[in-house]
Amino acid sequence: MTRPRTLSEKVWDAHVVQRGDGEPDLLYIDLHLVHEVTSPQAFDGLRLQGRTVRRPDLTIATEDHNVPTADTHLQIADPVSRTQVDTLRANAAEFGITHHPMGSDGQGIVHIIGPEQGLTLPGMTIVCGDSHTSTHGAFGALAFGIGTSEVEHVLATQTLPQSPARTLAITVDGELPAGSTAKDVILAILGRIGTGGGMGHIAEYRGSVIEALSMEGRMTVCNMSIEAGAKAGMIAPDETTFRYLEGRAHAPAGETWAEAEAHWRTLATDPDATFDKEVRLDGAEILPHVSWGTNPGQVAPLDGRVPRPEDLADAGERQAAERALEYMGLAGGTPLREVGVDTVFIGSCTNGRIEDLRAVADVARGRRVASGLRTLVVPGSWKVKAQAEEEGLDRVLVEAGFDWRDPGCSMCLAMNPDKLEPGERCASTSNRNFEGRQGRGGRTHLVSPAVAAATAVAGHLAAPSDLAPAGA
Ligand SMILES: CC(C)[C@H](C(=O)O)[C@@H](O)C(=O)O
Ligand code: SF4
Repeated sequence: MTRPRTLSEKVWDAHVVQRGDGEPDLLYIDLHLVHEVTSPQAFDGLRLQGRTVRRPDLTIATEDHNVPTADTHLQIADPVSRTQVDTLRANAAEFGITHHPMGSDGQGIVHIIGPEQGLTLPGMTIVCGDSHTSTHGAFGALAFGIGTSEVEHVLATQTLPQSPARTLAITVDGELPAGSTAKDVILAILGRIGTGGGMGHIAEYRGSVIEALSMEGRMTVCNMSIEAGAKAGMIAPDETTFRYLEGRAHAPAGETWAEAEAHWRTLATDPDATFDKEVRLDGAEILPHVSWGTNPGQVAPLDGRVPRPEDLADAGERQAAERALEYMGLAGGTPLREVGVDTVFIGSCTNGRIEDLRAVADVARGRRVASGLRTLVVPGSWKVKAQAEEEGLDRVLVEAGFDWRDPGCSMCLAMNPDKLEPGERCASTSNRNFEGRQGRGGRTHLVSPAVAAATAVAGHLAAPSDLAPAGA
Protein backbone atom coordinates (compact mmCIF):
# COMPACT_ATOMS: atom_id res chain seq x y z
CA MET A 1 0.00 0.00 0.00
CA THR A 2 1.20 3.50 -0.73
CA ARG A 3 1.65 5.77 2.24
CA PRO A 4 -1.29 8.10 3.00
CA ARG A 5 -0.84 11.40 1.19
CA THR A 6 -2.27 14.88 1.27
CA LEU A 7 -4.03 16.56 -1.67
CA SER A 8 -0.96 18.59 -2.57
CA GLU A 9 1.35 15.56 -2.37
CA LYS A 10 -0.91 13.61 -4.73
CA VAL A 11 -0.99 16.38 -7.31
CA TRP A 12 2.75 16.99 -6.95
CA ASP A 13 3.67 13.29 -7.31
CA ALA A 14 1.50 12.91 -10.40
CA HIS A 15 3.50 15.64 -12.17
CA VAL A 16 7.09 14.61 -11.46
CA VAL A 17 8.83 13.95 -14.78
CA GLN A 18 12.30 13.67 -13.29
CA ARG A 19 13.55 13.14 -9.73
CA GLY A 20 17.16 12.96 -8.65
CA ASP A 21 18.97 12.81 -5.31
CA GLY A 22 19.59 16.28 -3.92
CA GLU A 23 17.94 17.90 -6.91
CA PRO A 24 14.61 19.66 -7.18
CA ASP A 25 11.83 17.67 -8.84
CA LEU A 26 11.09 18.55 -12.42
CA LEU A 27 7.32 19.10 -12.58
CA TYR A 28 5.14 18.98 -15.66
CA ILE A 29 2.94 22.08 -15.96
CA ASP A 30 -0.64 21.61 -17.20
CA LEU A 31 -1.59 25.26 -17.64
CA HIS A 32 0.51 28.39 -17.99
CA LEU A 33 -1.29 31.71 -17.65
CA VAL A 34 0.44 34.82 -18.90
CA HIS A 35 -0.12 38.56 -18.44
CA GLU A 36 1.59 41.65 -19.76
CA VAL A 37 3.66 42.56 -16.69
CA THR A 38 5.87 39.52 -16.10
CA SER A 39 6.16 38.05 -19.60
CA PRO A 40 8.08 40.48 -21.89
CA GLN A 41 11.60 39.45 -20.83
CA ALA A 42 10.62 35.78 -20.89
CA PHE A 43 9.60 36.05 -24.54
CA ASP A 44 12.76 38.07 -25.26
CA GLY A 45 14.77 35.23 -23.75
CA LEU A 46 13.12 32.70 -26.07
CA ARG A 47 13.84 34.88 -29.08
CA LEU A 48 17.48 35.34 -28.09
CA GLN A 49 17.98 31.58 -27.96
CA GLY A 50 15.89 30.88 -31.04
CA ARG A 51 13.41 28.79 -29.03
CA THR A 52 9.66 28.34 -29.46
CA VAL A 53 6.84 27.91 -26.94
CA ARG A 54 6.73 24.17 -26.22
CA ARG A 55 2.95 23.97 -25.70
CA PRO A 56 1.20 27.06 -27.05
CA ASP A 57 -2.08 25.16 -26.54
CA LEU A 58 -1.49 25.09 -22.75
CA THR A 59 -0.47 28.76 -22.61
CA ILE A 60 -3.15 31.46 -22.29
CA ALA A 61 -2.56 35.20 -22.20
CA THR A 62 -4.71 38.08 -21.04
CA GLU A 63 -4.33 41.83 -20.42
CA ASP A 64 -5.26 42.93 -16.93
CA HIS A 65 -2.84 45.00 -14.84
CA ASN A 66 -2.37 47.94 -17.19
CA VAL A 67 -5.78 48.25 -18.77
CA PRO A 68 -7.97 51.26 -17.98
CA THR A 69 -11.46 50.51 -16.67
CA ALA A 70 -13.19 53.36 -18.49
CA ASP A 71 -13.18 54.20 -22.22
CA THR A 72 -11.74 50.77 -22.99
CA HIS A 73 -12.79 51.14 -26.63
CA LEU A 74 -10.02 53.77 -26.96
CA GLN A 75 -6.28 53.18 -27.16
CA ILE A 76 -4.47 53.09 -23.81
CA ALA A 77 -3.33 56.67 -23.14
CA ASP A 78 -0.36 55.94 -20.87
CA PRO A 79 2.67 55.11 -23.04
CA VAL A 80 4.24 52.63 -20.59
CA SER A 81 1.00 50.70 -20.16
CA ARG A 82 0.35 50.76 -23.89
CA THR A 83 3.80 49.37 -24.65
CA GLN A 84 3.38 46.51 -22.18
CA VAL A 85 0.04 45.54 -23.63
CA ASP A 86 1.20 45.91 -27.26
CA THR A 87 4.27 43.80 -26.47
CA LEU A 88 2.09 40.99 -25.09
CA ARG A 89 -0.09 41.13 -28.20
CA ALA A 90 2.93 40.89 -30.48
CA ASN A 91 4.45 38.04 -28.45
CA ALA A 92 1.20 36.09 -28.40
CA ALA A 93 0.88 36.45 -32.18
CA GLU A 94 4.52 35.51 -32.82
CA PHE A 95 4.46 32.43 -30.58
CA GLY A 96 0.92 31.28 -31.44
CA ILE A 97 -0.63 31.68 -28.01
CA THR A 98 -4.33 32.24 -27.32
CA HIS A 99 -4.64 35.83 -26.20
CA HIS A 100 -7.56 37.84 -24.82
CA PRO A 101 -7.12 41.52 -25.71
CA MET A 102 -8.73 44.38 -23.80
CA GLY A 103 -12.44 44.56 -24.44
CA SER A 104 -12.81 41.03 -25.83
CA ASP A 105 -15.22 38.45 -24.38
CA GLY A 106 -12.59 36.29 -22.73
CA GLN A 107 -10.58 39.15 -21.23
CA GLY A 108 -10.30 39.81 -17.54
CA ILE A 109 -8.00 39.37 -14.58
CA VAL A 110 -5.88 36.29 -15.21
CA HIS A 111 -7.12 34.50 -12.06
CA ILE A 112 -10.75 35.18 -12.88
CA ILE A 113 -10.74 33.97 -16.49
CA GLY A 114 -9.04 30.60 -15.86
CA PRO A 115 -11.76 29.24 -13.59
CA GLU A 116 -14.68 30.81 -15.45
CA GLN A 117 -13.59 29.28 -18.75
CA GLY A 118 -13.08 25.84 -17.20
CA LEU A 119 -9.33 26.02 -17.93
CA THR A 120 -8.58 25.59 -14.22
CA LEU A 121 -9.35 21.99 -13.23
CA PRO A 122 -8.77 19.81 -10.17
CA GLY A 123 -5.47 17.96 -10.01
CA MET A 124 -3.69 20.27 -12.43
CA THR A 125 -0.40 22.09 -12.01
CA ILE A 126 -0.95 25.74 -12.90
CA VAL A 127 1.61 28.52 -12.94
CA CYS A 128 1.63 32.20 -13.84
CA GLY A 129 4.11 35.00 -13.34
CA ASP A 130 1.85 36.33 -10.62
CA SER A 131 1.73 35.72 -6.89
CA HIS A 132 -2.05 35.33 -6.71
CA THR A 133 -1.97 32.21 -8.87
CA SER A 134 -2.80 30.50 -5.57
CA THR A 135 -6.43 31.42 -6.39
CA HIS A 136 -6.73 28.37 -8.66
CA GLY A 137 -5.97 26.08 -5.73
CA ALA A 138 -9.65 26.44 -4.80
CA PHE A 139 -10.28 23.70 -7.38
CA GLY A 140 -7.75 21.30 -5.94
CA ALA A 141 -5.10 22.38 -8.44
CA LEU A 142 -1.49 22.94 -7.38
CA ALA A 143 -1.17 26.54 -8.50
CA PHE A 144 1.57 29.00 -7.65
CA GLY A 145 3.23 32.17 -8.83
CA ILE A 146 6.61 32.11 -10.57
CA GLY A 147 9.24 34.68 -11.51
CA THR A 148 10.00 35.87 -15.03
CA SER A 149 12.99 33.53 -15.56
CA GLU A 150 10.72 30.63 -14.58
CA VAL A 151 8.08 31.93 -17.00
CA GLU A 152 10.71 31.59 -19.71
CA HIS A 153 11.55 28.04 -18.55
CA VAL A 154 7.91 26.98 -18.65
CA LEU A 155 7.34 28.62 -22.03
CA ALA A 156 10.32 26.74 -23.45
CA THR A 157 9.83 23.34 -21.82
CA GLN A 158 6.37 23.13 -20.17
CA THR A 159 8.22 21.97 -17.04
CA LEU A 160 9.59 23.63 -13.92
CA PRO A 161 12.20 22.49 -11.36
CA GLN A 162 10.71 22.72 -7.84
CA SER A 163 11.89 21.73 -4.38
CA PRO A 164 9.09 20.12 -2.36
CA ALA A 165 7.28 22.41 0.08
CA ARG A 166 6.08 21.48 3.55
CA THR A 167 2.38 20.90 4.18
CA LEU A 168 0.12 23.07 6.34
CA ALA A 169 -3.48 22.24 7.26
CA ILE A 170 -5.71 25.22 8.04
CA THR A 171 -8.95 23.85 9.43
CA VAL A 172 -11.96 26.10 9.94
CA ASP A 173 -14.69 24.16 11.71
CA GLY A 174 -18.18 25.04 12.89
CA GLU A 175 -20.36 27.58 11.13
CA LEU A 176 -19.81 31.25 10.30
CA PRO A 177 -22.03 33.81 12.05
CA ALA A 178 -24.57 35.56 9.78
CA GLY A 179 -22.85 38.42 7.97
CA SER A 180 -19.40 36.83 7.83
CA THR A 181 -17.98 35.85 4.46
CA ALA A 182 -15.07 34.02 2.84
CA LYS A 183 -13.06 37.25 2.93
CA ASP A 184 -13.51 37.45 6.67
CA VAL A 185 -12.32 33.85 6.97
CA ILE A 186 -9.04 34.55 5.19
CA LEU A 187 -8.53 37.88 6.96
CA ALA A 188 -9.06 36.11 10.29
CA ILE A 189 -6.58 33.40 9.26
CA LEU A 190 -4.04 36.09 8.34
CA GLY A 191 -4.67 37.80 11.66
CA ARG A 192 -3.92 34.52 13.42
CA ILE A 193 -0.86 33.23 11.54
CA GLY A 194 0.54 36.51 10.23
CA THR A 195 2.22 37.29 6.92
CA GLY A 196 4.96 34.72 7.56
CA GLY A 197 2.72 31.94 8.91
CA GLY A 198 2.60 29.97 5.68
CA MET A 199 6.22 30.45 4.60
CA GLY A 200 7.68 27.40 2.86
CA HIS A 201 4.35 25.57 3.01
CA ILE A 202 1.52 24.59 0.73
CA ALA A 203 -1.67 25.26 2.69
CA GLU A 204 -4.75 23.10 2.52
CA TYR A 205 -7.97 24.72 3.79
CA ARG A 206 -10.34 22.19 5.34
CA GLY A 207 -13.26 21.89 7.74
CA SER A 208 -16.98 22.52 7.61
CA VAL A 209 -16.71 26.28 7.02
CA ILE A 210 -14.53 25.74 3.92
CA GLU A 211 -16.78 22.92 2.68
CA ALA A 212 -19.82 25.21 2.94
CA LEU A 213 -18.22 27.95 0.82
CA SER A 214 -19.15 28.45 -2.84
CA MET A 215 -16.37 28.22 -5.44
CA GLU A 216 -16.24 32.02 -5.49
CA GLY A 217 -15.69 32.06 -1.74
CA ARG A 218 -13.08 29.31 -1.93
CA MET A 219 -11.20 31.32 -4.56
CA THR A 220 -11.23 34.35 -2.26
CA VAL A 221 -9.65 32.25 0.50
CA CYS A 222 -7.01 30.57 -1.69
CA ASN A 223 -6.22 33.90 -3.39
CA MET A 224 -4.75 35.34 -0.21
CA SER A 225 -2.64 32.27 0.69
CA ILE A 226 0.36 34.17 -0.62
CA GLU A 227 -0.33 36.97 1.88
CA ALA A 228 0.54 34.43 4.59
CA GLY A 229 3.70 33.62 2.65
CA ALA A 230 2.40 30.19 1.57
CA LYS A 231 3.58 28.81 -1.75
CA ALA A 232 0.04 27.76 -2.62
CA GLY A 233 -3.37 27.21 -1.05
CA MET A 234 -5.60 24.29 -1.95
CA ILE A 235 -9.08 22.91 -1.25
CA ALA A 236 -10.13 19.34 -2.02
CA PRO A 237 -12.52 19.17 -4.98
CA ASP A 238 -16.07 18.10 -4.09
CA GLU A 239 -19.66 18.36 -5.37
CA THR A 240 -19.48 22.18 -5.20
CA THR A 241 -16.39 22.08 -7.45
CA PHE A 242 -17.93 19.66 -9.92
CA ARG A 243 -21.22 21.58 -10.20
CA TYR A 244 -19.29 24.81 -10.82
CA LEU A 245 -17.19 23.24 -13.57
CA GLU A 246 -19.78 21.18 -15.43
CA GLY A 247 -20.61 22.78 -18.76
CA ARG A 248 -17.83 25.38 -18.74
CA ALA A 249 -16.15 26.01 -22.09
CA HIS A 250 -12.92 24.06 -21.53
CA ALA A 251 -14.12 21.57 -18.91
CA PRO A 252 -14.31 17.93 -19.98
CA ALA A 253 -17.67 16.95 -21.47
CA GLY A 254 -19.59 13.74 -22.21
CA GLU A 255 -17.80 10.52 -21.29
CA THR A 256 -14.58 12.27 -20.43
CA TRP A 257 -16.47 14.23 -17.78
CA ALA A 258 -17.42 11.08 -15.87
CA GLU A 259 -13.84 9.84 -16.07
CA ALA A 260 -12.46 13.16 -14.94
CA GLU A 261 -14.90 13.43 -12.06
CA ALA A 262 -14.03 9.93 -10.87
CA HIS A 263 -10.34 10.84 -10.90
CA TRP A 264 -10.92 14.16 -9.13
CA ARG A 265 -12.69 12.32 -6.31
CA THR A 266 -9.46 10.44 -5.55
CA LEU A 267 -7.48 13.65 -4.92
CA ALA A 268 -8.71 14.48 -1.41
CA THR A 269 -6.21 14.09 1.43
CA ASP A 270 -6.19 10.49 2.73
CA PRO A 271 -7.74 10.13 6.21
CA ASP A 272 -4.42 9.02 7.74
CA ALA A 273 -2.22 11.55 6.00
CA THR A 274 -0.33 13.97 8.22
CA PHE A 275 0.66 17.60 7.72
CA ASP A 276 3.90 19.26 8.80
CA LYS A 277 1.93 21.96 10.58
CA GLU A 278 -1.72 22.44 11.59
CA VAL A 279 -3.78 25.49 12.51
CA ARG A 280 -7.41 25.45 13.67
CA LEU A 281 -9.98 28.23 13.79
CA ASP A 282 -13.52 28.15 15.12
CA GLY A 283 -15.81 29.49 12.39
CA ALA A 284 -18.33 30.74 14.96
CA GLU A 285 -15.75 33.26 16.19
CA ILE A 286 -15.03 34.77 12.77
CA LEU A 287 -16.74 38.15 12.66
CA PRO A 288 -16.45 40.65 9.76
CA HIS A 289 -12.79 41.77 9.66
CA VAL A 290 -11.03 44.90 8.39
CA SER A 291 -7.33 45.68 8.11
CA TRP A 292 -6.01 48.67 10.04
CA GLY A 293 -2.33 48.54 9.05
CA THR A 294 -0.02 48.13 6.10
CA ASN A 295 0.22 44.37 5.81
CA PRO A 296 -2.67 41.90 5.45
CA GLY A 297 -1.96 40.34 8.85
CA GLN A 298 -2.73 43.65 10.59
CA VAL A 299 -6.46 43.03 10.88
CA ALA A 300 -9.14 43.24 13.55
CA PRO A 301 -12.85 42.56 13.82
CA LEU A 302 -14.88 45.56 12.63
CA ASP A 303 -16.45 45.60 16.11
CA GLY A 304 -13.04 46.34 17.58
CA ARG A 305 -10.63 49.25 17.75
CA VAL A 306 -7.40 50.23 16.08
CA PRO A 307 -4.81 48.58 18.36
CA ARG A 308 -2.64 50.68 20.67
CA PRO A 309 0.97 49.82 19.83
CA GLU A 310 1.91 50.21 23.51
CA ASP A 311 -0.39 47.26 24.33
CA LEU A 312 1.57 44.91 22.04
CA ALA A 313 4.01 42.73 23.97
CA ASP A 314 6.33 41.88 21.06
CA ALA A 315 8.77 44.71 20.31
CA GLY A 316 8.85 43.97 16.57
CA GLU A 317 5.07 43.96 16.32
CA ARG A 318 4.91 47.17 18.36
CA GLN A 319 7.27 48.98 16.03
CA ALA A 320 5.50 47.66 12.95
CA ALA A 321 2.16 48.84 14.36
CA GLU A 322 3.56 52.29 15.19
CA ARG A 323 4.89 52.72 11.70
CA ALA A 324 1.69 51.38 10.12
CA LEU A 325 -0.54 53.69 12.16
CA GLU A 326 1.57 56.67 11.24
CA TYR A 327 1.29 55.84 7.53
CA MET A 328 -2.42 55.12 7.91
CA GLY A 329 -3.06 58.35 9.79
CA LEU A 330 -4.82 56.46 12.60
CA ALA A 331 -4.68 56.81 16.36
CA GLY A 332 -4.53 53.64 18.49
CA GLY A 333 -7.78 53.01 20.34
CA THR A 334 -10.06 54.49 17.64
CA PRO A 335 -13.19 52.36 17.13
CA LEU A 336 -12.88 50.98 13.60
CA ARG A 337 -16.44 52.01 12.80
CA GLU A 338 -15.41 55.64 13.30
CA VAL A 339 -12.84 55.48 10.51
CA GLY A 340 -14.23 57.52 7.60
CA VAL A 341 -13.20 56.73 4.01
CA ASP A 342 -12.91 58.75 0.78
CA THR A 343 -13.07 55.87 -1.69
CA VAL A 344 -14.51 52.39 -1.94
CA PHE A 345 -12.97 49.94 -4.40
CA ILE A 346 -14.83 46.75 -5.23
CA GLY A 347 -13.08 44.29 -7.54
CA SER A 348 -9.74 42.42 -8.00
CA CYS A 349 -8.97 38.71 -8.28
CA THR A 350 -9.90 38.40 -4.60
CA ASN A 351 -13.44 39.74 -4.87
CA GLY A 352 -14.31 40.60 -8.48
CA ARG A 353 -16.56 37.62 -9.21
CA ILE A 354 -20.32 37.49 -9.75
CA GLU A 355 -21.14 36.44 -6.19
CA ASP A 356 -19.17 39.43 -4.90
CA LEU A 357 -21.13 41.82 -7.10
CA ARG A 358 -24.40 40.24 -5.97
CA ALA A 359 -23.39 40.83 -2.36
CA VAL A 360 -22.67 44.47 -3.14
CA ALA A 361 -25.94 44.93 -5.02
CA ASP A 362 -27.85 43.37 -2.11
CA VAL A 363 -26.55 46.13 0.15
CA ALA A 364 -26.91 48.88 -2.48
CA ARG A 365 -30.50 48.10 -3.43
CA GLY A 366 -32.69 51.02 -2.36
CA ARG A 367 -29.79 52.89 -0.74
CA ARG A 368 -27.39 55.70 -1.74
CA VAL A 369 -23.62 56.04 -1.67
CA ALA A 370 -22.62 58.68 0.94
CA SER A 371 -22.23 62.10 -0.65
CA GLY A 372 -18.75 63.04 -1.82
CA LEU A 373 -17.50 59.47 -1.67
CA ARG A 374 -15.74 57.99 -4.71
CA THR A 375 -16.58 54.41 -5.68
CA LEU A 376 -15.35 51.96 -8.28
CA VAL A 377 -17.06 48.66 -8.98
CA VAL A 378 -14.82 46.71 -11.33
CA PRO A 379 -15.96 43.28 -12.50
CA GLY A 380 -13.11 40.77 -12.74
CA SER A 381 -13.82 39.89 -16.37
CA TRP A 382 -16.13 40.71 -19.28
CA LYS A 383 -18.05 37.50 -18.53
CA VAL A 384 -18.64 38.66 -14.97
CA LYS A 385 -19.67 42.07 -16.27
CA ALA A 386 -22.09 40.55 -18.81
CA GLN A 387 -23.65 38.26 -16.21
CA ALA A 388 -24.03 41.10 -13.72
CA GLU A 389 -25.80 43.17 -16.37
CA GLU A 390 -28.04 40.26 -17.30
CA GLU A 391 -29.04 40.06 -13.63
CA GLY A 392 -29.65 43.82 -13.51
CA LEU A 393 -26.97 44.36 -10.86
CA ASP A 394 -25.44 47.26 -12.79
CA ARG A 395 -28.74 49.17 -12.61
CA VAL A 396 -29.01 48.65 -8.87
CA LEU A 397 -25.44 49.86 -8.42
CA VAL A 398 -25.69 52.86 -10.72
CA GLU A 399 -29.00 53.94 -9.12
CA ALA A 400 -27.30 53.82 -5.72
CA GLY A 401 -24.52 56.04 -7.06
CA PHE A 402 -21.76 53.47 -7.65
CA ASP A 403 -19.39 53.87 -10.59
CA TRP A 404 -19.75 50.78 -12.83
CA ARG A 405 -16.51 50.06 -14.69
CA ASP A 406 -14.91 47.74 -17.23
CA PRO A 407 -12.79 44.74 -16.15
CA GLY A 408 -9.16 44.85 -15.04
CA CYS A 409 -6.93 44.88 -11.95
CA SER A 410 -7.81 48.54 -11.54
CA MET A 411 -7.20 50.08 -8.14
CA CYS A 412 -5.96 46.81 -6.66
CA LEU A 413 -2.49 47.99 -7.60
CA ALA A 414 -2.77 51.29 -9.47
CA MET A 415 -0.75 50.27 -12.54
CA ASN A 416 -3.45 51.97 -14.59
CA PRO A 417 -5.45 55.21 -14.28
CA ASP A 418 -7.32 54.04 -11.13
CA LYS A 419 -5.25 55.34 -8.25
CA LEU A 420 -5.61 56.83 -4.78
CA GLU A 421 -4.29 60.33 -4.12
CA PRO A 422 -1.75 60.80 -1.32
CA GLY A 423 -3.57 60.57 2.01
CA GLU A 424 -6.77 59.28 0.42
CA ARG A 425 -8.39 56.50 2.47
CA CYS A 426 -10.01 53.51 0.78
CA ALA A 427 -12.07 50.50 1.80
CA SER A 428 -10.98 47.88 -0.70
CA THR A 429 -12.00 44.30 -1.50
CA SER A 430 -8.51 43.57 -2.83
CA ASN A 431 -5.73 41.65 -1.09
CA ARG A 432 -2.83 43.97 -0.30
CA ASN A 433 -2.67 47.05 1.89
CA PHE A 434 1.05 47.76 1.51
CA GLU A 435 2.23 51.38 1.58
CA GLY A 436 1.48 52.96 -1.78
CA ARG A 437 -0.20 49.84 -3.14
CA GLN A 438 -3.27 51.69 -4.43
CA GLY A 439 -1.41 54.89 -5.27
CA ARG A 440 1.43 56.80 -3.61
CA GLY A 441 0.45 57.80 -0.08
CA GLY A 442 -2.93 56.04 -0.41
CA ARG A 443 -4.35 54.27 2.67
CA THR A 444 -6.02 50.90 2.24
CA HIS A 445 -8.44 49.01 4.49
CA LEU A 446 -9.01 45.45 3.27
CA VAL A 447 -12.64 44.37 3.63
CA SER A 448 -15.25 41.98 2.22
CA PRO A 449 -17.61 43.08 -0.58
CA ALA A 450 -20.51 43.38 1.91
CA VAL A 451 -18.46 45.59 4.24
CA ALA A 452 -17.21 47.62 1.26
CA ALA A 453 -20.78 48.26 0.11
CA ALA A 454 -22.01 49.18 3.60
CA THR A 455 -18.99 51.45 4.01
CA ALA A 456 -19.86 53.21 0.75
CA VAL A 457 -23.36 53.92 2.09
CA ALA A 458 -22.30 54.89 5.61
CA GLY A 459 -19.17 56.87 4.64
CA HIS A 460 -17.19 55.08 7.35
CA LEU A 461 -16.19 51.45 7.93
CA ALA A 462 -19.49 49.63 8.47
CA ALA A 463 -21.27 46.29 8.10
CA PRO A 464 -24.61 45.91 6.29
CA SER A 465 -26.30 45.30 9.67
CA ASP A 466 -25.30 48.86 10.74
CA LEU A 467 -27.37 50.48 7.99
CA ALA A 468 -30.91 51.80 8.28
CA PRO A 469 -33.36 49.58 6.34
CA ALA A 470 -33.22 50.16 2.57
CA GLY A 471 -35.54 52.93 1.37
CA ALA A 472 -35.90 54.33 4.91
C1 LIG B 1 2.30 42.47 -11.23
C2 LIG B 1 2.37 41.14 -10.57
C3 LIG B 1 3.75 40.59 -10.73
C4 LIG B 1 1.92 41.19 -9.11
C5 LIG B 1 1.95 39.83 -8.43
O1 LIG B 1 2.80 38.98 -8.65
O2 LIG B 1 1.13 39.55 -7.61
C6 LIG B 1 0.51 41.75 -8.99
O3 LIG B 1 -0.44 40.97 -9.62
C7 LIG B 1 0.17 41.98 -7.55
O4 LIG B 1 -0.93 41.64 -7.14
O5 LIG B 1 1.00 42.55 -6.84
S1 SF4 C 1 -6.27 42.00 -9.24
FE1 SF4 C 1 -4.62 42.70 -7.94
S2 SF4 C 1 -3.86 40.92 -6.92
FE2 SF4 C 1 -5.04 40.23 -8.64
S3 SF4 C 1 -3.57 39.94 -10.28
FE3 SF4 C 1 -4.40 42.01 -10.47
S4 SF4 C 1 -2.99 43.29 -9.32
FE4 SF4 C 1 -2.54 41.19 -8.71
